[in-house]
Amino acid sequence: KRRTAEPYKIKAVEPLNILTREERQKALEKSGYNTFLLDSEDVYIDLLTDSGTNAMSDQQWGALMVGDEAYAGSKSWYKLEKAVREVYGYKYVLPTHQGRGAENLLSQLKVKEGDYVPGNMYFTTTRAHQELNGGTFVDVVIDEAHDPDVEVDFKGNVDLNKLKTLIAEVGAESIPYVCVAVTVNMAGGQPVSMDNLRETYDLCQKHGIDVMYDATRCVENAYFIKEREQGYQNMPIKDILLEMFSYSDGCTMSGKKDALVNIGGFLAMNDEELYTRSRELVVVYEGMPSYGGMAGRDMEAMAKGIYESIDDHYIEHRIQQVRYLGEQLMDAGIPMVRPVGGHAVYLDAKAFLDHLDREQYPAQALAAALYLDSGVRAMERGIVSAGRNKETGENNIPKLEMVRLTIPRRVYTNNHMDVVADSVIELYRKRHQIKGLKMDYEPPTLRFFNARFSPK
Ligand SMILES: Cc1ncc(COP(=O)(O)O)c(/C=N/[C@@H](Cc2ccccc2)C(=O)O)c1O
Repeated sequence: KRRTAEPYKIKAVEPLNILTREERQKALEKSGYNTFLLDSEDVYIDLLTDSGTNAMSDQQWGALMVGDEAYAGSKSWYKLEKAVREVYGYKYVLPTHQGRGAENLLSQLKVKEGDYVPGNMYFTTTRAHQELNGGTFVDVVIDEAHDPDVEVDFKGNVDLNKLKTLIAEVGAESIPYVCVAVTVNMAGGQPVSMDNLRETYDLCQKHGIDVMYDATRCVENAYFIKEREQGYQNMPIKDILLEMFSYSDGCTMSGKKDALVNIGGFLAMNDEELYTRSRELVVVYEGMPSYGGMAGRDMEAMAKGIYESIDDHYIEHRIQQVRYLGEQLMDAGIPMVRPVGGHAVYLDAKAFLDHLDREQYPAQALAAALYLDSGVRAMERGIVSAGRNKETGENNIPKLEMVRLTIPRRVYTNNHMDVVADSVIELYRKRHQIKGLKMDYEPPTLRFFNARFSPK
């Protein structure tokens, strides 16, 4: 099979800074062993997140110059609205500054005290907004999603029996919507199959319950359907995407991922009444319905990014690059979530550091060790990110204790992936020298962003 390369060439570069090990040790102590608190200039290869860190194209950079900064009725807004309608298929669109801007609006509009919001595994900001409005998140993802070693094609699927049981227990009137994430970030960037999307939608329609997608990485999800689901191999990504969205009533979207921009998002829906109410609320939190927390130039860039994201060559390379890193680690016997996800490789920190217990924060310790070893920044996706149960105050103990190596889109080459792989493999060889951590400062909400640790 002939080898392929990136479907783009480089026009501008950002020189990278490589600190010595001693300098990295100092940076680590200054950041309280929390990779979120490291300074970008102290990071060599930044795999913290694929959110807002993606490279824009020359078309997007060029579009900045024609951003219409009118306060109302911006031309740039109409371009963005058109792009969302064409690519996602929804009737109505509200711009927001990023995904959680849309989550805030949706939760305020649809979640009331005592409601239950089922979803295929939790996501931190999504659940936070549901809880802030008095809702309780209920996990309805298939059991396999919680097991790193189980290789399932569509690990993000909704378990319809869990959903039926919840509907029977609490009643459809207590379920404002089902949140279906495509893909499922906290399961390891795992996709949902078209069949499952269709079945979930049919079930919810029977009970008059809305299905709202978290569409943040929906194009990656479409690629997995093309690759793994019968009957989609020859379908262009844009058509798979439209069919996916036909099994939903609306979505929240963080443009900072699959829409290839550094800031931006939207809330979309087909229901006119919800649209009217969201237009009234958007002005309280995001600004006019024609800019929603973005400058005109941001909307120009996102409109272009949405069209670029559905290019079949682009998305194939994107998924293959993540897999390129994942397969090197798999071949080296590194414990990780399988199959490799769409946007990241997730190390199984519990298995990697099997000499540590959960209260020593294995994923946090491994992310810190990785930075110290090679200047690669990763993200803790384990007990620290899971936070505390809102009733009991006890630590949520998720089955998955992961370090996420998140690959930004169109930024790094496969040589960078090789450097990351070598560092992880070396760390695995010396894994029993990695010490656990204790938490010295715990913020009240979304603690992982600002918590501080020190070696235990
Ligand atoms: C599936 C899904 N749904 C919504 C959002 C919110 O979108 P936004 O408000 O950031 O635009 C995100 C953001 N995910 C980022 C950034 C992040 C956010 C919270 C904790 C850690 C990291 C990440 O996974 O790195 C997401 O992944």
